[in-house]
Amino acid sequence: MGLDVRTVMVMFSMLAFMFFCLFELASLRVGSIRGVRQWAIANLCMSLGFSLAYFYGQTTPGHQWAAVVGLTLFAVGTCLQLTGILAFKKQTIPWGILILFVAMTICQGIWFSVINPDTRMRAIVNSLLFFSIYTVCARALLVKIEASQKLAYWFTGASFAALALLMLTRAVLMLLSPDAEVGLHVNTSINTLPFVVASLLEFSVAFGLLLMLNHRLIADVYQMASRDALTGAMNRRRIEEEAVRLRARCIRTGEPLAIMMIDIDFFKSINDRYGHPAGDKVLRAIADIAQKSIRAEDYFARYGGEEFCMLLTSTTESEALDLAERLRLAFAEFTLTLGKEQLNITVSIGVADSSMVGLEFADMVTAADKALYCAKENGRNRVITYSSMGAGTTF
Ligand SMILES: Nc1nc2c(ncn2[C@@H]2O[C@H](COP(=O)(O)OP(=O)(O)OP(=O)(O)O)[C@@H](O)[C@H]2O)c(=O)[nH]1
Repeated sequence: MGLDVRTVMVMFSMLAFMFFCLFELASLRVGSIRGVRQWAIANLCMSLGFSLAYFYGQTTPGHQWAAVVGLTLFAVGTCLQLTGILAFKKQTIPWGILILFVAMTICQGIWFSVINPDTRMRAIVNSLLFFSIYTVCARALLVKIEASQKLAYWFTGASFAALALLMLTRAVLMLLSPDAEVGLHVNTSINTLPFVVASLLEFSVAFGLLLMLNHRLIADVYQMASRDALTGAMNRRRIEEEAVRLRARCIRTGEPLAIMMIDIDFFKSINDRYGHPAGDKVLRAIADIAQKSIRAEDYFARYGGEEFCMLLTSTTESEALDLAERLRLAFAEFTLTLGKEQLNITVSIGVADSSMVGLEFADMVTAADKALYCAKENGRNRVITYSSMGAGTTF
């Protein structure tokens, strides 16, 4: 290969340093996302590792130590990438394995570079050590991943898997060609090509980690934009989006869709008597009970103020009425402790389904709201269905 390896090393060192700066700057603005700082320091270690590899093989005294320290920096950098990935995924870090890996890298580096110099054996053992750590990194990225960020995880995981495969191939090739001259600066395919490809894959990993960060931030922003901060339930915007999707599904399958509007009774007086924080506590408790009562395929949202909305898939009005009654009783039986006082809450619920009002979300809300208003008018703490309001009800 006609490449000047030392020039390539200087370029890679500078590139890794730029990634260090990039991750360092990103870490300042990522809030509670963990792991980014580790990725920054990992790139700094690699940048220094590339710089030291530059000196290896030169006539300067002690150049063999450059290989030991350079390699150790690469090992530490890779471990930091892994700890960053695990912290990013909120998983526990296997410190024992990482310490063992770095210790083995240092020991074999000293043995094959300083005490008993054997470039070929060093290259084989290094390749096998890095094969194992890259495999652990790939595994950490390819299992138990968040669906919304799959692509970024796969990209980074595939880069690590390619690195592992490259290291294994390199070790096997070197074992099979005992006569080949081995050395970081020996300009033959068996030496230069794996080095250049591995370095490029390292940058592919860095791009992948940035992509993961980007996807996580987008997912967090989407989560914030679609959830109610107080109760954690979906917000109105999100349930309106889901309703459009459900409408298309129901048109396709012919399944009914039911809606429930739930409103806390005399909520203003709870706020007035116990204060807003107590009112917030009531809202959270109501949302909690409701969330636990629905199926995974149903949708529950805080529609506004003290009003909640439920969309129940493949459910008729009479089936929704059963659930609404169960919910009403659950709320009535629930007691909230506020200091020394016990507070009982009741709700009024309006129920409707698509068979009478169609699948337009706005029309379904209007119908359920009318039933809810009727429940309030009739004394509260009750469920009224839209169909029970009589044929005279205009829609
Ligand atoms: N604590 C708290 N109160 C809220 C929040 N959003 C709206 N509210 C209050 O909810 C109350 C709604 O009162 P009303 O619409 O008069 O309803 P109500 O007192 O429940 O009366 P009925 O619905 O007729 O039984 C108002 O006092 C709002 O200030 C919130 O996020 N937290």
